[in-house]
Formats: sequence, structure tokens, C-alpha cells
Amino acid sequence: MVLLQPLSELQLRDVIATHVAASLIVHYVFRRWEPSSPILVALLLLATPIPLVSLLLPHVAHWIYAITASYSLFLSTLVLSIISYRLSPFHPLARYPGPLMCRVSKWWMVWETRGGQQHHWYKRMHEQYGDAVRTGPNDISFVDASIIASLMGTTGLPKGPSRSAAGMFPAIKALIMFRDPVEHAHRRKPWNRAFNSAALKEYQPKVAHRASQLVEGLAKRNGVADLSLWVSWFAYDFMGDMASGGGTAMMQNGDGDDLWYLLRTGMVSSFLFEQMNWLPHILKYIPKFRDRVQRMRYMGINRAKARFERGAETKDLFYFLSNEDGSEKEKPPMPVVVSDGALALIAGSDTTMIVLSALFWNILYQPEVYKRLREEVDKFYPSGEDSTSTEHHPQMAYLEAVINETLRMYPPVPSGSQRAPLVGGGDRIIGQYYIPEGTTTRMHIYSLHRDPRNFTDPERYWPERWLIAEGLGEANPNPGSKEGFVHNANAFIPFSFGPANCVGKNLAMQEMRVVVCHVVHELDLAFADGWDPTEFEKAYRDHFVAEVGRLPVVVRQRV
Ligand code: HEM
Repeated sequence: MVLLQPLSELQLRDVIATHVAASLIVHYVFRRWEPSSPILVALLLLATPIPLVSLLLPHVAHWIYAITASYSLFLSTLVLSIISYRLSPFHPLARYPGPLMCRVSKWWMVWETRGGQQHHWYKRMHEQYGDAVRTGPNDISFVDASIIASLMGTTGLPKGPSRSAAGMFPAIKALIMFRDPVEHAHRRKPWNRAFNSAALKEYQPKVAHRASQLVEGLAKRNGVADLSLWVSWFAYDFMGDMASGGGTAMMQNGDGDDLWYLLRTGMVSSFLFEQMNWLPHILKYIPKFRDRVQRMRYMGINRAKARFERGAETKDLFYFLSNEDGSEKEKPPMPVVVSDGALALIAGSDTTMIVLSALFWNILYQPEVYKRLREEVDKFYPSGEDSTSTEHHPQMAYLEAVINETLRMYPPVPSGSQRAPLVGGGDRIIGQYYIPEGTTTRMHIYSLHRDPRNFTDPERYWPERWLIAEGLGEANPNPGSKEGFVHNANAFIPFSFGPANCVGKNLAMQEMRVVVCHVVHELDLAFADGWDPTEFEKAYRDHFVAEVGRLPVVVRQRV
């Protein structure tokens, strides 16, 4: 009986058994409570073996051997126990197919998708393993359009744990970080008011003003300009107007503070945090990393603070977030508004910039699409008409089709965002799938949008598909084909789905329609001589939010 013997007299066999038992208990603690605090993790991993060392001392020649052997035995048993469990048929996700190494560790997927290849990797995995793939020890990715509503709708799963970068700093949580559906819905109320149709009308002069600046800036170049860069400046200036009362002038002055560089590098961290949500808790102690994230946060926070102090000058997003409209009984505290304002600046500029760049690249790559779009723009806005107005947008089916087709093929959040049962909320059944508590799931948007079961010829940029689907007189070019025409509108979710979907969707659509219409109306664009246009597609990366490459174009004012 091990426990009744004096510890110093334990046989070696019993000492080893005690080490193994300690490892198994620690494994259980990790599995059951998933501690993320570095102090707790360090205590469990480094402090547990301390008493075990004393058990080994009588059996070895030197205390150094006792320490080395004890820690090695404890940690290797722990790792072995974790791996065996993850690979075993007892793991609750055992019946989901997926690469063996993904069952063992999340690091495998992170390694495989390095360099922003996440979207391609998920797509390959789904092609190989099917609609539900185990992409990590406790992760499942879906590409099954039939469960979108039950997974992400009002009765579906709440957000997953990925946006826990909140753990990095004394956090004032922004909207995107709320997992609890009730808290999230409460925090989202002012955002919903800010993006209803009455509010969107109020913002139109701001959109028009910034779209005009974009066109004027490009026209002045009268030569080669990097269109990706210009639309990024546009998007940032416009979101600055919305989220912090204006004052940014990237289209005039460029990006002297390297804010876009910060935003992009911040996205790489977002990707890592999404895969390993314990990582921010460790990285926050690394000064170089911490400083970079701080700078990115402060770029939004400082602007939002200044707007808060100035008060209501104009109806913008900030007006609603800070309850200047008086809809709520109480004003929210400044840090809350500032945090949400900073979120808007980041969530709203990067995303629209990607779609606009990809759209212009596609229409230049397919001159017949450009020609048809221009004909529609010119028809509704004859020479001399104000093409920044939204008046004719509801009738402009081809403009809408071109935007939708770009969102289908180049969604700015290609791998979607997580959904997961809340801790303590129990296991869930979604469609035919069993989702145990502790699992994170995602609906993989890029794969869904490029799945031939959802869209005919899915790898082809073909805006006409949207006209055919709407019954707008477009002839189906393959009327006799076996497959017929496939267009599953339910599988089109670039703005995600359900109560946590993109709250800025309507603003983004308005902004993109105005910019595309105005640029096509006023300017002649062509790829710059000597530039290989395939470079653009190659540069498309997925770091949670996508990244696009340069787009050098020759710009001329239309006559
Ligand atoms: C083409 C443009 C855009 C696309 C494709 C897009 C897409 C998305 C996606 C996929 C999500 C994740 C939703 C989820 O977790 O299920 C999201 C969230 C969000 N987006 Fe957008 N977005 C765009 C533009 C904007 C704009 C202009 C804003 C304006 C402020 C914005 C603000 C937000 C916010 C605040 C969230 C978090 C919503 C929440 O947690 O409730 N987005 N967006």
C-alpha cells in the first residue's frame, strides 16, 4: 500500500506510478477546466513535479538526477496521455474524419497554413474528408450549407473563444468579443440603430465626399497608381469619418504612420489567436509583440477618444454608440464607446478595401465584364449626372452582381469565424452533427462559396450567374447541361450569418456601390504595362481577414 508507507521507503516502481498518476490528474485538469492563465499553467506544469522529486531522491545518486528524471517522467507521461486521448476512440470527436496530425495538435494546422494559406488548406481538407472535418484536437470545420441556420442562427451556437485578444490587456471588451448571446445582443443594440436605413441615408454625404476624393486623387496621378493602396486609404479615411468624426487624410498625405502595416501585422496575430486562444496570454509578456498590438489599438482608441470629447457634431456611428441619439436611459462609459469605435475602424476599413481591390482586379482581368458594368453605369448616370448618388442603385442589377460575385470568390473573412457551445452549456446537436461542449466549429466560407454543389462553375468569376438566379432575362449558357444551373443563395454568407453576423453589412454595400459606380463613371483604368496581373491572385492570403496584393493600374480621366 503506497499511501501507508513512509515516503522515503517507496519502491522505485511506486515512485514511477505516483508520477504517472500526477500526470494523469494534471491532464484531467487541463481537459476539464482548460486553464489559460499563464500562472496557473506554469503552476500545474512546473510546480506539480516538485514534491515528486523528493520521492526519487532515495533512488538516485544526486539531486540533479532526481530533478531531471522527475520532470522528464512527469512531462513525457503528460504529453503521452494527451496524445493517446486525442487519438483514441474515447475522444468525443473521434468519429469526425481529418488528418491524423490535426487530432494530435493544433500546431499542425498552423504550420500547414503558414504564409496565409488557410483558405486553400481548409478547402483541400473538405475535398478530401467531406463536409465535417476535424481540423484540430477540439475543432470541426463544416462546409454543409444545410446547417448554416442551425449552427449560426438565433438558436445556434454562440461565438467561439477566438476573439480573446481581450485577455492581452486590461480589457474593455468590444462588441466582437462578447460570447454570451444575451450580453452580445445588448451591446449590439446601438450598432443596429447605427446601421438602419434612416441612419445610412445620413451617412451618404460622407461616402460621396470620400468617393470623390478617391476619384480626384487617382485622376491627378494621370499615370500609374497602386489601386489597392488607394482604396485602402479611402476605406480608412471613410471609416475614420464614421467612427471618430473624421480628420484622417490618407488620400492626401499617404500613410505616414504605417497604420496599414500595423493593421496587416495585427491580422497575422489574429489568425494565431484564433487557432490558439491561450497564446495572447503568453504573448502579452513579450514587449515587442505587446507594443505592436498596443500601437494598433491606440491608433483607433486615440481617434475615438478625441471624438468622444468633441461630442455630437454630426450623425455618425459614434453618435449612436455613445447614445448621443438618447435612445438608452444611460450613456455608456467612455472606454466602452472608444473600444467599439476602434473596432469599427479596424473591422470596417480592411474588409471593404479587400473587396474593392479584388473587384477592380477582376473587371480589368475580364474586359467584357468591365464593358458591361460601364454600360450600365453610363445608362443610369449619363454624362454630367452625379455618380456618387445612390438614386439608381436599386435598379443596377449588374453592379450588384459584380459586387456579389467578388464577395463570393474573395470573401474578406475567408475562413469565417468560430461558433462553440458555451462552457457549462452542455453538448449540442446541429443537424446530423454532435458537437460536444469544448468543441469549436466554423462554417468555412471560402470552401462553401467555391463548392460546385452550391454554384455552377465555382472557380469562374461570372457575375452573370446572379442575373440568371434572379430571373433577370439572362440566358443560361448551359441550358442542356446535366447539372443545370446551380445557385444556392443560402450558401452565400460573406457577411456571416445570424445574430453575430457583420453588423456593418449595409454600410459596406452602400460604400462599395458608390465607389465602384463613381470610379467606373469617371475614370479609365487599365493594368500597368509590364505588370503580371496573375501576381494579384497569388498575393491573396488568409490571415483571419484576407490580404490582397498590389494593383498597379494606369488611370486616365474619362472624357
Ligand atoms: C465587405 C465588407 C465586409 C465584410 C465582408 C464583413 C464581414 C464580416 C464578417 C464575416 C464578420 C464576422 C461575423 C461573425 O462572427 O459571424 C464581421 C463582423 C463584424 N463586422 Fe464586418 N464586414 C465588412 C464590413 C464591415 C463594415 C463596413 C463595418 C463597419 C463598422 C463592419 C463591422 C463589423 C463588426 C462590428 C463586426 C462584429 C459583429 C459582432 O460581433 O456582432 N464590417 N464582418
